Formats: sequence, C-alpha cells, structure tokens
Amino acid sequence: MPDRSKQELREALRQRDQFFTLSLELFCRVDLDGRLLQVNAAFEQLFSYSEKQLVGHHYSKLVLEDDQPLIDAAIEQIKGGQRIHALEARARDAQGGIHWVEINAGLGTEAVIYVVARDITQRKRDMQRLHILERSIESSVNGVIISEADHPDLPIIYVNSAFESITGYSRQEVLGRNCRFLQGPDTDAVARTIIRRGIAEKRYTHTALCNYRKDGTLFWNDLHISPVLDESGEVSHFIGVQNDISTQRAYESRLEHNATHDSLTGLPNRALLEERLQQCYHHARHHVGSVALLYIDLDDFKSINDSLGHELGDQILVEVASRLVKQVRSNDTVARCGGDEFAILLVDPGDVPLIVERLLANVARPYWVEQSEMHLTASIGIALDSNGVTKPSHLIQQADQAKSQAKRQGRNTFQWYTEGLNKRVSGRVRLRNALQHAIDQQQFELHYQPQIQDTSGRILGFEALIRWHHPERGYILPAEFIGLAEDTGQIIPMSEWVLRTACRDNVRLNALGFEEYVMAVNVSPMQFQRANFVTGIVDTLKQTGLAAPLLELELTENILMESTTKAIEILQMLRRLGISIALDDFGTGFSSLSYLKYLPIDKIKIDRSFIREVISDHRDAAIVQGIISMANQLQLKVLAEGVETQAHYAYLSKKMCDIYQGYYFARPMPIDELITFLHENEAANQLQQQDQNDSASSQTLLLLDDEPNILRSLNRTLRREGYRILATTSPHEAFQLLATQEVHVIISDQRMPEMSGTEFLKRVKQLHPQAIQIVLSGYTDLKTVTAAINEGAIYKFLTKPWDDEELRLVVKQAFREAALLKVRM
Ligand SMILES: Nc1nc2c(ncn2[C@@H]2O[C@@H]3COP(=O)(O)O[C@H]4[C@@H](O)[C@H](n5cnc6c(=O)[nH]c(N)nc65)O[C@@H]4COP(=O)(O)O[C@H]3[C@H]2O)c(=O)[nH]1
Repeated sequence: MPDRSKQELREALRQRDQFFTLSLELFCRVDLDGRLLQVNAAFEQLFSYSEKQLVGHHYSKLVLEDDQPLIDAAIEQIKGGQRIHALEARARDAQGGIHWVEINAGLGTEAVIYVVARDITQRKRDMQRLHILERSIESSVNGVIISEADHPDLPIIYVNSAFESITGYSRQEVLGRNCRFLQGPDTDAVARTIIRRGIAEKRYTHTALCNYRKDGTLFWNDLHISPVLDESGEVSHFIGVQNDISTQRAYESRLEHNATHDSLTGLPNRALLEERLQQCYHHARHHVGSVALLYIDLDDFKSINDSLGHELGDQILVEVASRLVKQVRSNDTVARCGGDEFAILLVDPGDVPLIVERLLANVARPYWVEQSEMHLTASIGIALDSNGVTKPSHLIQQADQAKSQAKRQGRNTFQWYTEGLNKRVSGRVRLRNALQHAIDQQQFELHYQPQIQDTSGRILGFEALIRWHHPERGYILPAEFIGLAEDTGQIIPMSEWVLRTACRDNVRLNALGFEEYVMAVNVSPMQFQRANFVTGIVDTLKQTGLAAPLLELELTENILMESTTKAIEILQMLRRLGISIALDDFGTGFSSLSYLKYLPIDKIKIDRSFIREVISDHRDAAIVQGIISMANQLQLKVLAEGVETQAHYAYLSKKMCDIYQGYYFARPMPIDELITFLHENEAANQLQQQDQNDSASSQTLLLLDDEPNILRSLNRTLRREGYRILATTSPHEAFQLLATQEVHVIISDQRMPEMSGTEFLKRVKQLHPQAIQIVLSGYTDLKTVTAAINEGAIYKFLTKPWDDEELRLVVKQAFREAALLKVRM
C-alpha cells in the first residue's frame, strides 16, 4: 500500500476512533461469544466501569439475567447475518443502578459484532408514567374528554370509558364532535355561558348543567374544564372532567322538598306557605285584596284518630288533602300546617265564600274506610290581606283566629276575620294572663249550691261551683273563664284545687256534726282525658280523708262522647271505688241516646235551659218528660237544674223528678254561709219534726173566704196534708180565731163584703207577724195585686181557680217558712 494511502487509512481510522470515543451514543465491540472487546467513553461513563474493567468480560457482567436470553438470541441472529434493531434490555452499572438501553447491532467484517446502544431509561420512565396516567384516566369513575383547542369547533379527540358509560355514547360516536351535542332544551343558559366564556378566556371553568344521555334521559353533569398548555405555553387542548351528580341532585332536591313539604300528604308545609305568602306580598303590594288565606281545621278529627287508629286517620288526611287541592287553581297553595289543620293561599281569589262553600261541601262528602262510610266536617277561617297585614305569619294567625270562631259557632262553617274578633282574641290573651295570676295568687273560691230531695225537702248534697274573686271586678262567674282555661290547659291546676277544696270542705261539714252530704264536683274534659285522672282522685280522697261515696263527679255528655270505650272504663273504675257519676247539662250535647245504656252513671242532670220555660213551653215540657221517663226506665236518678220558682218545683214534682237544684231553694254560697244555712235548715227541720210529733194538728191553717163552697173545696185539697184547718167566712170571726189559737199559715180571699183581703192581712201582719199569709183571689186586676204586694204582708198571691198540686206545695212551703221565722224570732 502506498504511503499516501496508508496515511489516509490511518487518518480515517483515527477519525473513526475519535467518533467512537466522542460519541454520546454507547458504542462497543463484542466477539461472537459475547465478550466485550472495546467500549467507548459514553459506555464507560454510563456503567461506571473503565474500559479495562470491561474488556474481555462477557456481556452478562452488565445485562440483567432476565434479559440475557434476548441478547443470546440476538447474537445468534447476528451470526446468521441479520441486524438487530431497537432491542430493549436492562443492564446494571458498577453501583448496581439499572439502565434501560436500546440496542442496534450488526456483524462487522472481522467477525466482530458492532453495537450501538442508547440509554432510554428516562424515556422508559416517562412512558411508564404516561401509561399509569392513561390507566388511571381509563379507570376513573369520572368522565374525561379531551378536545383540541386549535380547531375552532374544539373536536373531541379522546373520551374515557366512564364518559361512555355515563353518556351511553361510544368513543367512535363522539370523536371529532363538539361536546355541545350532550346539551338539550333544559340546559341552563347560565351554565352554557359560563362554559363559553371559560373556553374563550382559556381558563379553568366549573359549572353544573343538565345534559342528555344517548337514550334521551337527563343527567346532571358537574363539569370541570381545564386548558392544557403545550411546550410553548399555548393552549393546545381542553380537558373536561365530568361527574354524574344526578343522584346527589335528586337527593338534594328531595331534602329541599322534605324541608318545605309535609311528608304524609306531599303538600307544602307552613314554612313554604309563609314563603309563598311573602312572595305574594312582594308582587301584590300594589293592589290590596289580591290574597285570601283560609285556615281549615277538621272537626273532631281526634276522635276519628283515636277510634280508627293513626294509620286510617292518615289515610283520611291524605284524602282530605287531595279534595282540597282539587277545589283550587294550580297557582293557589294548599298547605298542611300540622295535624288536622290545613291552609289555602288563594291568589286573586274572586268569590271567596263560593270557594269556601265548595271546600266545606267536599270535605263533608263521605269517606270510605275499610268498607265503612265515615263523615267528617271542617271549620274554616278566612283572612284577607286588606286588613293591613304585612307579615305572612300575621295573616295566618288571623285566619286561625277566625277558624276558632267558626268552631265555636257550631263547626262545619266558616268565619271571616274581623277587627272585633281581634279585640276578642286580645281580650282572651289578657284574660289568660290574668287567670294565670289568679292561679298563682289563689284568687279562687268555691261556692256550694244545695241539691234537694223531692218530697222531704231534705238536702242531699251540694254542687261545688268555682268563683274567681277578682280584686277589682269582684266575683267572676265560671262562664267567663272556664272555656279559656280549658283551651290553655290552666284548667288542670284549677281543677285540682277545686277537687281538693271541695273534698276538704265536705270533711269539715261532717266534722261540724251535720249529716253526711254528697259533694258534686265538675270535671273538665281535659282533666278527664289525663292519664292520671283516676289516681289523682284517689290521692285527693286519701289526702283529705273524704269517703269515696261522699264524692260525686259531674261530667258532660261531650266528655264521654270523645272516646266512649275508654270513658266507660274510667267510669267503671270510679264507681268501683264508690264514687257516683252524674251526667251534667243533659240534653244539650246532641249526642246519641243509644250510648246512654252503656254508661255506668247514677244520675242525669236536666239542663236548666229546659227548665226555664217548662211550665209554659210544651216543647220543653215534652223534653223534660221524655228525659224523666227514660231515666226511670234506665233506673237513673234525675236532677232538675235551675229550679227558680215555686211553679217550676210544683210542675216538676208532679212529673216525678227526684232531686232539685236552683235559686228557688238556695243560690250557690261560700262555705261559711252554707254552714249557717245548714244550721237554720236543721233547726227548721227539728221544729217541723217536733210539731209533727206533738200532734198532726200542730200546723194550723186558717182559711177565710166569704163563699162556703170555696172553703169546702180548699178544705178537701189540704185536709190530706195533715194540717189543723180552721175555716171561716168572716174576717171578724177570723180575728177571734187568731186571738185564741196559734195559727201558722192563713189563706184569705181578696174580695169580701166586710173587708178586703189585703186590709185583713195588713191588720193580721201587725197583730200576728209570725203568721204566713197567702191571698187567693178570683180577681187578678193589677190594682188588687199591687195593693197586696205593696202592703208587704203577704207571702204568696194565688188565683182562683187554683191548681191543687201547686196550692199544696205553696202551703207546704209556707209552713216551712213559718218554721224558719220562728227560729229567727
Ligand atoms: N239561672 C240559674 N242558674 C242557676 C240556678 N241554679 C244554679 N244555677 C247555675 O247553674 C250552674 C250549674 O252548674 P253547671 O251546669 O255544672 O255549669 C257550670 C259548670 O259547667 C262550670 N263550672 C263551675 N264550676 C266549675 C268547676 O269547678 N270546674 C269546672 N270544670 N267547671 C265548673 O261553669 C258552669 C256555670 O257555673 P255557674 O255560673 O256557677 O252556674 C251554675 C249555677 O250557679 C238557677 O236557679 N237559675
């Protein structure tokens, strides 16, 4: 070889070595057995071995055992004349660090393998990371969408499987499209704008919007959109992460619904009603009267609930709710305010009474519960916003007040709210406070009214009647405060006090040596319904020492009708203890008579409203007669309340009434007055008894009439009573008789030739003031009567022809009066 060529060859080799040495790629030469022959600097550097430490060593000094079969196979291929391209294997450096290398190799001319390799550890790591990211995106439960930002329509270039399962669209169906195909008519315009702006401004955006699945169903998409920047910082893509929050939304709206709706009927509750009312005020401030509020309360629903059970009670409430809703327009609000109370907000109501009538009629239609027919009514209160109300709760309150008024007016009716009603309600609030003060200050007293046995006139017992001794107003009657106390619950402490005091006072009467009297105490509905009612009574009897048979409880029909079975059980318990039961105000309760036979009671008290006109109104007379006959059949005692006159008494005793109570005998009186009354009564009884014992004739009656026939007839009527009767046709002779005999009662004619009856009695009054005088006149002209009354001498004025029974009673009373007079003198 010429020198020049040698020189050129040396130069080429030097350049190749330099290239070999300086190259950043890993170079090495390996013999066909896999032993290293030469490595370059990059190789030394990567593996931290010097060329000396490597040359002559088998490649397995570096390549991991797992990858060695790959290298062996590659060597075999090379030996067969093939080239190896991009074979990846792992090798360990001197410090034990692992490197991924990509190997290219081929056979050189001198049976040496030339290897060019590259350290791809970083690339491998990056790829692995990408792989993990992709796997995590794929396995994410959130839908992921990547769209291209360069393209104006932002076409989708990637969606994950979660997107497919949320939307129902496959990857192929959505690639290349803009995401907006998921939107629909209900998609909120605000949410769309938020997305549009976020994309235009290339920033992170978050919103929730309703989207549609492939099958057309709606879902709530909680969407986060983030821009993706390329190396130059430009937005190359948008990545959207979507979350199906339909269930959460449904739950939230259910929660919201529950917070504003009644769970049983599904109607708005009171809070939502107030909100709607507030909205109405807001919109309708311009014209008054545009809103009406109806407050509806079902009448006696409690008894239905108690008798049918709550489940069926609930069914009825649901039915009522549906009937109410059907009667109003869709922009009106029907709300359930709790229990059996509903309210309706009528917007631009028009003819309110017409609507209310319709509501009442519909509530009153029969209900079918377990194959039986049930009836129900409602009371409705109406308030209009024309009353200058500015707060929803006030309007509701006004309608509520009007409803209570409707209830008091007999139910199944409606009532408008008025200022007068408001005043009454404020009055009630004041009264309630005053009543509380009275309870705290013990301003109550008990007055006792005697109850009299029929023929004997004997006192059987008393009714305890509460009085409020107001420091300024004096005595206030129960009619003014019992009803309110019942509504407010204040009746409970009052009733306990009444029972205790009445029992204690009866024990006191006993201790004073009077005969045993029965004390009748009124029981209030609320008191009766308390769980501890019977034990409370037993405790009071124990504490006061009153024997149970000396206590009578007066209950009204209405109390017993509330829950008949339970009431019967309670009454039976009381009767077993020895306490007697009277049914008060009988005839006023409109209740069915058929239940009477089941009630364990002892006595019926005919309400005084029937007694007032009993002698002049044939209807009252018929009712009283009916009650007495029925009571007789049921072997119950009958007490007539409100016996005010002698005529009442005479009439009722003819009708076989057993017991009497009324002003005719005595008014209710405080305990001290009662004690005096009882003493007087005892004394009179004793005298009467003594007189009767002395001789039947000790009660002397003088009859004076100028007509002998009248005298005979009077004699006949009164003879059977056992009086000693003196009779004369002349006033003169009468004076003589009076002078010689003790006369207790005189019956005188008015018109006599010798002297007028009035004149005669006036003179007798002066001479014999202890004699009780009765005028019996055929002339009832005003002059005669007033003259007789003005003379003040007479006890009674009777007319001819007389009623025998009445006459007998008057005379009997007169003798009683004469006896009392004698005690007082
Ligand atoms: N016009 C007239 N009235 C007569 C006559 N005789 C009695 N009265 C009155 O009739 C009422 C009889 O009591 P009541 O029917 O149980 O009716 C009672 C009773 O329902 C209730 N009440 C009274 N005290 C109590 C009590 O302590 N507790 C409860 N829960 N209620 C009571 O208040 C009602 C009214 O009581 P009072 O005003 O005391 O009225 C009493 C009595 O004063 C009469 O000849 N003519």
